[in-house]
Amino acid sequence: MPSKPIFQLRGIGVDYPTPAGVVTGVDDITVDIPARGMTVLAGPSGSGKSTLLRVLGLLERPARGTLTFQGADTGRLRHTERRALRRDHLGLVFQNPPDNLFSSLNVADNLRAAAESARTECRPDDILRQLGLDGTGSWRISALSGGQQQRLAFGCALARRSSVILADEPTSQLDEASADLVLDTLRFLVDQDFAVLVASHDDRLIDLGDRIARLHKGKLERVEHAATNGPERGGAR
Ligand SMILES: Nc1ncnc2c1ncn2[C@@H]1O[C@H](COP(=O)(O)OP(=O)(O)OP(=O)(O)O)[C@@H](O)[C@H]1O
Repeated sequence: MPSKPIFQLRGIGVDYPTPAGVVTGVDDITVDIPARGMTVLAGPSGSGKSTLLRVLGLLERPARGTLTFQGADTGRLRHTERRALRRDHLGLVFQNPPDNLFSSLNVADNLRAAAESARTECRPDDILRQLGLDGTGSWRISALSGGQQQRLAFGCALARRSSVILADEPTSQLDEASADLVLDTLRFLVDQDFAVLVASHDDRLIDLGDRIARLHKGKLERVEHAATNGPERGGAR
């Protein structure tokens, strides 16, 4: 049975003013994102993947359309309410591993800080074990490989008990072995019933998706489902 949507997008459009004129990041995106499984935003460079992920991560206010999260219209929220929603529900992982972590804190303290920022508590050792990082709690961040740093970034989302995990090109800065660690982590998160949303053009990551939203020149071309590998309606729910 399809799970209830966690995000509902209706006619979402984002514009960027530039000296050369207005550039459209995404336009007229209408889609539902289910609360379970992995949705991959795929498409060539410049197709709008990062823009859409930033809208979903409440980092970007769309110029047009509505975005509801768990049934609430995010366009009606004040800045502080959006920030609280992001803090309490959304775990964001960016493509550059150092951008996701505090290099001045050790591994376990990064997890503790993440939990504290969301006013939760966590057991660093349990999370590190789940992520195959046992025994690294006292390590400096720089002692971890890029793949291990990305794993820890996902661990911070676990520590914060985010309901949705959003990742922008999480394997693009990594060698193949490190990227494998990230793919395993994404599988683990999906098995734990998180809603996982990833922007990527890494074919191995796209293959992991339960549904692939294909973007082209800022438009949603189609949504493919892994079970059928067939297209849903273009740009539809
Ligand atoms: N801050 C910005 N200012 C101006 N234009 C932008 C900005 N961010 C994105 N764009 C433009 O919006 C469009 C979509 O960009 P976006 O980065 O979302 O695509 P993408 O699919 O994530 O690309 P990539 O795979 O290269 O990261 C592109 O035309 C891009 O140049």
